[in-house]
Amino acid sequence: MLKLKKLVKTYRTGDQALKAIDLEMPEGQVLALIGPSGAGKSTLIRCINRLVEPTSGEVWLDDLELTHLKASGLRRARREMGMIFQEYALVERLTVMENVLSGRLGYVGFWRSLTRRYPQSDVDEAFRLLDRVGLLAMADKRADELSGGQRQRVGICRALIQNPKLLLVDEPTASLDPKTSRQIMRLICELCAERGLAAIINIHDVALAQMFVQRVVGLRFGAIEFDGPPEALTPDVLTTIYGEEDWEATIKKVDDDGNEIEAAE
Ligand SMILES: Nc1ncnc2c1ncn2[C@@H]1O[C@H](COP(=O)(O)OP(=O)(O)OP(=O)(O)O)[C@@H](O)[C@H]1O
Repeated sequence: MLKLKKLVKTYRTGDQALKAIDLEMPEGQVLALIGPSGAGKSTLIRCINRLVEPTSGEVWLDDLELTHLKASGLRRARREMGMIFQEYALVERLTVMENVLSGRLGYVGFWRSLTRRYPQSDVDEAFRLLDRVGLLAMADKRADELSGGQRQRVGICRALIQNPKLLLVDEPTASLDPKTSRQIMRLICELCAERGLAAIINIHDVALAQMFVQRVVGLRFGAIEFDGPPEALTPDVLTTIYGEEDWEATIKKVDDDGNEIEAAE
């Protein structure tokens, strides 16, 4: 479904953020991208939908290669890739409903997008999604009246209303408390499972990644150091990715109330 071939990003500063990344993901797989600060996680996610232009290499979404698409082709391809951001990227003065519907902007025509008039089918779908994430009663609230967790739920609905094949998720829980973080990760993973949707989730919290995803990719200095199931993330592997630390504490698992329930080997 997604295939990266020898993907390289060298910024103008000379920073080589990605060094020939090869990665393949099947449909419906949820993958966590971990690694130390500066490893290239955000760059990798952003090179896929070309918010950052790759220096070389290929990005295949099914049978479409994205790196050479011109503006209109790229706009069409981006409909297939929903993005969820750390800081939510909502329009503060708009309502929850308007923010969700803005996920349809890639589909409606230019004039419609200016007046923000959406087809009834989009409005119906927005209500369904808000109901699914527990925000139906908040549809008319302004985005700036919401808590962080509620904002992220709006961000999730906005990404899903695009009806994407792939979710690109950039540190979705970095601004949230631990309990809300787990709820948001669980919600994202449940929604992916319900919809057969693939996702790449850039996440700092290793324990959280281990709890919810099927596959973990560890980046270090712009290269893949680890690619495997969460249970294979041993302290030794974590040391390879992050350097020396006491990993036993980090990979302890906790439940929704913050109680430790199981320690990884
Ligand atoms: N716009 C930019 N211009 C120049 N260098 C950049 C730019 N963005 C990122 N970099 C560099 O590219 C490398 C990878 O950065 P990136 O933000 O992708 O890492 P990351 O793993 O997402 O880090 P973090 O977890 O701290 O967000 C770093 O060395 C960073 O300094």
